[in-house]
Order: sequence, then C-alpha cells, then structure tokens
Amino acid sequence: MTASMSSPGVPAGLAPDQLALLGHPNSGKTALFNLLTGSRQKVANYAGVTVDRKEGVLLTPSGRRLRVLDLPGAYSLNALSADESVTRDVVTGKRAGEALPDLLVCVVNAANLQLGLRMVLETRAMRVPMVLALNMSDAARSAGIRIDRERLQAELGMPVVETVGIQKGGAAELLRFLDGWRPAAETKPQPWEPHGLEQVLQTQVEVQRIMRLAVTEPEGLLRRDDAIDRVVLHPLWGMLLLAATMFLMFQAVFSWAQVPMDAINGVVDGLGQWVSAHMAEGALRSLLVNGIIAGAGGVLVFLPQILILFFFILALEDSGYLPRAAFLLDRVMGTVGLSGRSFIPLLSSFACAVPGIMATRTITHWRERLVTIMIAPLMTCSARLPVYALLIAAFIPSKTVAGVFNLQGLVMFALYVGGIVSAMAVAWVLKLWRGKLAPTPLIMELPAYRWPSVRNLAVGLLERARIFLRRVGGIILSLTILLWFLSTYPAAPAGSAGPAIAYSLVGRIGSLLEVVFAPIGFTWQIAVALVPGMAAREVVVSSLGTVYALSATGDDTAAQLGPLIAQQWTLATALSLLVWFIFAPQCLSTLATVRRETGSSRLALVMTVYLFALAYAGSFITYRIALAMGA
Ligand SMILES: Nc1nc2c(ncn2[C@@H]2O[C@H](COP(=O)(O)OP(=O)(O)OP(=O)(O)O)[C@@H](O)[C@H]2O)c(=O)[nH]1
Ligand SMILES: [Mg+2]
Repeated sequence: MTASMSSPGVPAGLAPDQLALLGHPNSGKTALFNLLTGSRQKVANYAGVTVDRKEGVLLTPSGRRLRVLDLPGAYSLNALSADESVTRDVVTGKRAGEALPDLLVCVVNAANLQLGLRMVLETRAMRVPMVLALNMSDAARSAGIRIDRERLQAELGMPVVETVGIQKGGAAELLRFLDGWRPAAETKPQPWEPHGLEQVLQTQVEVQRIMRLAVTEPEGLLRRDDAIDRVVLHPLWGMLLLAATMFLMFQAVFSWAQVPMDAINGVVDGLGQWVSAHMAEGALRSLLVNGIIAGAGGVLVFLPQILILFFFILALEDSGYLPRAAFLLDRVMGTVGLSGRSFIPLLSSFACAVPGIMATRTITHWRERLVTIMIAPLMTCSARLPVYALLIAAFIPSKTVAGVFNLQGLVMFALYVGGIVSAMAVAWVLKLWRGKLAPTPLIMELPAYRWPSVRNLAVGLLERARIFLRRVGGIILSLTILLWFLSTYPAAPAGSAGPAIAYSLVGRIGSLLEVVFAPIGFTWQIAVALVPGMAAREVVVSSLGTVYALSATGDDTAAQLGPLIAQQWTLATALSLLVWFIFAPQCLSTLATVRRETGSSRLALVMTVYLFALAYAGSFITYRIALAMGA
C-alpha cells in the first residue's frame, strides 16, 4: 500500500480498514455494495446471486478510503454449501491470506427482520465491531412495519442505520456512520465456534424476544404476495403460466428483433459494398470485406436478439418469480434425481454456462451439484443464439402457424426445449450412478414480488450490449482475422482453377476434418468453423461468413451468409448442425470453469467426451432421418 492510500486517522503505510457486508441471502448486500463502491456486481431478486467474495473501494464523504467486501448470503455461519463457506471463512478469519474484517456491516431485510437477526446474534458473539443496516427500509415502511431503532440498538448493543440499496443516496446514513467510525484499539475478537442445537434454540428465543420488543407489524401482512402465489404456485395454472412465459420469450426473440436486425444488416452490407467499390482489389480489401465485415460484422447483427433474450431474463430475475418457478419444478426435477435447487444454476446457464456452473455452489450435496454442473452446458447459452438464429432464418420459413405462432420462434423454442429434455435425460441416467439419496426437502425463501426496476433493466441491458460488443470487437474479430489469414495463405499456385481457399491451410485442414464430419452431413466449411468456435461459439457464424466469402468465385462482394448457405446446404445439413449445437460440446471457458469448480481435470474431460458423443449421435440420427425423408 502506498502512503497516498492511507486515510485520515490511519497512520501512513497501513492498509485501509476493511469492512465486510454480511447477511442473509437476498437482503440487498450487493445492491449496497454497488452503491458504496460504484461497482456493477449482479443484483437479482432471489437467494444465492453472489457466490464468491467481491472486493471494492469506498471513498467516504470526508475522503476516507475503506476496502469493502461483498459476500455470499448466508442464514447462519454454520455453512452447509460452498458459497456459505466462503462467507464463514472470511468472517471468522479462516480464509488463507485474509485478515479478519475490521467492521462487519450486517445487512438485513427490514421488512423481514426476523430472518436476519439470528446471524446477527450468532456473529455478535465473536466481538468484532458491527453495525446493523436495516436495508429495504422503503419496503418495510410501505408495508406499515415499524421498527423502534433505539430499542433495537439497545438490545443488540450495536449501531443501527437505515438504508435503501436501490436508491441513489440510499446508503447516506451508512456512509455518515462509516465516516465517523474508527476501529477501537482494544477489540479482542473471540474465535468462532459452531453452534450446537442448544445454542441455536436459545438464539431463536432471543430473536423472538427482540422482535416483540422492537418491531410492530400490521395485521394481514403480505396479503398481496399470497394472492399472487395462489395462482403462480398452483400445480396447473402455475405450470401453464411458466410455459407461456418461456414461450413468449422465444417468440419475442424472433418477432421483435426483425426491424433492428434489418437495420444493422443494411449498414454492414452497405459498408462491405462501399469498401469493395472504393478499394483496389488485393489482400487488404479481402481482409476487410471477407474477413472483418463478412465475419465479425455478420455476428453484430444478432445484438437485438440477444438483448431481447436478456430483457426477459433480467425482468424475471428482478421480479421474484424465479424461486417460485424453482419451487414449481421441484417435483418434476425430482423424477430425474434433481431438485428445485438446480433450477437457478440451470436458468443462469441460458445466459452462459460459466456463471451457471458457479451458481451450483449453493447446492449442498456434492453429487447433486456435480450432476447440475454436468448438464449445465446443455442449456442453450446466449452465445449459441446467433448460430440458431442464422440457421433458422435461412432454412425455416417465417410464417404464422395456428394463427398466432411464428414458425421460426417455434423452432427456436423447440431447440431450447431439446436442450432441457436432453439435460433431464442425462440427469436421469446419472441418477443410476448416484445411487439412492435420502430426499432433502427444498427449503427456499420466496422473496417479495417486485416490479423490475427500469434502471436495473437499463443498466443490465447496457452491460450485456457492452459484453457482446467487446466479444465481437475482441475475440471474435481476432479469430476471424486469424481465420482469414489461414484461409488465404498459402495462396493458390498460378493458373489453378477453383477457389483459392482450397489450397490454403484451412482448406487442407477442412478436407481432413470433412472425413470425420461427412457422415453427419457437415461440409468442410462447417467443420473448419467449428474449431475456432471452441473459443467463442459466435465465431462459428463469423468463420462461416469468412470461409464462404472466400469460397465464392468471381463475385467479390461479400454476399449475405444466410441466403448463401440456404443455397449451398441441404435442409438435412442445416438440421444436423442445429442439433449439434444443442449439445455443442466445445467451449473452452466452460471446461476451464468445470475444472476449477470441481478441482478435477478428469471431470472436464468426461464432460467433453460425453457431450461430443451426444452431439455426434444426435446429429447423425437427425441427418439420416432427414435424408430418408427427402430433406
Ligand atoms: N425495495 C428495495 N429493494 C431492494 C433494496 N436493496 C436491494 N433490493 C432488491 O433486492 C434484491 C436482492 O438484492 P441483492 O443485492 O442481489 O441481494 P444480496 O443480499 O446481494 O443477495 P445474495 O447475493 O443472493 O446473498 C434485488 O432485487 C434488489 O433490487 C432496497 O433497499 N429496497
Ligand atoms: Mg449478492
């Protein structure tokens, strides 16, 4: 630490004081953390969003610098799952290389104080300086809950402040407190001991006592949520609602995206033509037109569809609906040996399998967690969306079926369902291996329903757009340029007939790979595109764009990829590739995450092999059936 990082009251050369945000899941710790540090960590309305410690720096109004830790939520320090252990280890000072926090900011949901008090009392026994943040004080107030702060302060023996994690300035009171707070010289933290049953019961009695003294709740609290839940959690209506929601999502991805996609397409095409018209023919023009514009530009077109998908995911995450869906599906998932606990990790995998696999840390049983990790890549991640969208737009006519449904949306929905059904089938097979487990009931907190905040949605979508554009401009662009080089050189010998790409390195590798992939109907161009697609799946689209643009003879203008493949592939090939991508076994970051989370390279290898085998078998069967039917 440099001297400039020291703060008033702290001798120069010492590290700034560190505070940790501790509290039950979904109490708004991360929302507060973002407010305090200006970070953009993920906030959502269900338990178990944060699964790792996150660090930030806070500058108080008077210019004091503090390190802030955001921690996974936990109901108690008796950790059961991997994410809770992270919290316990940080708070009890057991985490390697990390000092005990100087101050614990206990964040509780003021509208449900009882839920958070147990851990407050449990932690208080360690005699670390603490402050209680009554977060969601806005919700508590509008529900008519009155909290006697003086009394609470006296009973708990710690300062109490009110906060609103989702409002600008909502942490003002906490900030004022932190400004004035100085670590006491004489604190002597007690080592933490796991509580036995006796102590847990005692704590519970104490919680009740404090609640009676300090909190007045109006009669008939939560009536609104209960009324909604009667429909949402109903075995029949609830299921119908869930199916309808999912269905609407995929219809929207196709129906709403058309206009912005056409616009982007127009710009990308126009740019290609302009460059072709204004540049002399040569390698540079080919790199720009066939490599960058046809490749990376071709992926950019899918931005609207990705944003629509995320609009739905973000709105659902913020509404409080997801844990209900998990609850609904608990029984169904039980038949394949999983439980509702796997629902949120699997749902996160629709965005990307990496955070999905991380989210399995909330699953207590190792085998249940492992099965969830193993099937997470079968959930269609958003990087596969461009591949699906490209093929569907090229091969499936955009017509209305049964009066209301867009056929393209239906096929997309079917592909997602295909992934889910395969995942369940794999889980069922793994159940045989897992043996019989004593069923553990799903105990899950149902958060209050909340309208998704427009600001959260906007920030979330912007963040997604940024991530996507960074991918397009970064890894996708680099791989496309690399592929252009490998597809252009070595150049064709003078006087040779046919496209030059056949003589290039890619052309040669392609003809080797073709042997492996011909039985499932893939052309050599597809086989080649699959290789860089392991680093980022969208690259399959950009690679196809580049390879096909270079395969075209005569016409130098980059034709649009969609119509081009519609002309060159049979429907059987397209279907086979779509099915391949349900399983899409190759994603290096997923495999790296599996290795890290399971601590085993062998498991990552098992995943690769089983997904590859499924993909090959699925595509083979699809291709053969489609051929037999004359596609
Ligand atoms: N009304 C209201 N909502 C809040 C407040 N603070 C947070 N929220 C919402 O509460 C939900 C949970 O917030 P998070 O910050 O993700 O909660 P967390 O404690 O970090 O949750 P975990 O990481 O799962 O432990 C989100 O939907 C937030 O938008 C608040 O003060 N008032
Ligand atoms: Mg959090």
